Amino acid sequence: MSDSATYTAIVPAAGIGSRMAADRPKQYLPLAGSTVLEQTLSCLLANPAIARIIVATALHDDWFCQLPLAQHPRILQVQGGRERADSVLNALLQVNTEWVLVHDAARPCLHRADLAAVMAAGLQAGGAILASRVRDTMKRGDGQGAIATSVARDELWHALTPQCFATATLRQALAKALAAGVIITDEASAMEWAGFNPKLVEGRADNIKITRPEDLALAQFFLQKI
Ligand SMILES: Nc1ccn([C@@H]2O[C@H](COP(=O)(O)OP(=O)(O)OP(=O)(O)O)[C@@H](O)[C@H]2O)c(=O)n1
Ligand SMILES: C[C@](O)(CO)[C@H](O)COP(=O)(O)O
Repeated sequence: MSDSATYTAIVPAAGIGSRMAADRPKQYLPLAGSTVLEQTLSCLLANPAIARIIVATALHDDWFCQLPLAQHPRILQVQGGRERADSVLNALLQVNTEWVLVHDAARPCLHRADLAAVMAAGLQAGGAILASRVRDTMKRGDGQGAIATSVARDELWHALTPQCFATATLRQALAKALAAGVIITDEASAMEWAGFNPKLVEGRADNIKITRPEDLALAQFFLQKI
């Protein structure tokens, strides 16, 4: 990471966690003595090159304001949008640093070394994302519950977060892609659509996205190891 580069971190936290089937949005579930979101924010706050963290929350989110971190001077809350990409774009409009990284609220097990690595790699035109190589044999289904074909896995990666880019480039790429009706599930998708080739930074496979009920216990275990 360049000594002089300053970043803003965007944390999309406006989802409802439907796949988690919990009594609250999954980012507010208890984890390792605090909540999923607070664990995620703590890792970002520990990096001094991150000047500000912008957390995008849902319109009627009554949970965020109850967190002690909601009052942190480096944290700003903005309103999220219908989809994750809309939440990210809303937050991007508030970014005033040259570089920006986007990290899912639902990924609390991020290691500081991985964060630093993707921040350093992001300081180039196409940006960079944390990613982990696929380990299993990959199949494509035929839509009727059977295998259509096996997929070569030698260059297949799981896209993780953080994803790090030049702010102006990402803002323009994401706004244009959404305006064109492109389905954007991560920031790299918008940059690829705009013609860039973000770098792949191999990260830890335990940087999981808490998505389904069984993921919470796994995240608890991983956090005990950090
Ligand atoms: N409109 C949305 C949808 C999702 N997210 C955030 O994007 C991250 C990754 O999305 P995902 O894991 O899909 O979270 P949810 O959308 O909450 O989960 P689900 O699809 O199960 O409802 C999460 O931190 C989520 O809070 C967001 O900021 N705004
Ligand atoms: C951004 C992301 O974490 C990359 O893998 C993922 O796409 C977010 O989850 P979602 O369910 O697609 O919103």
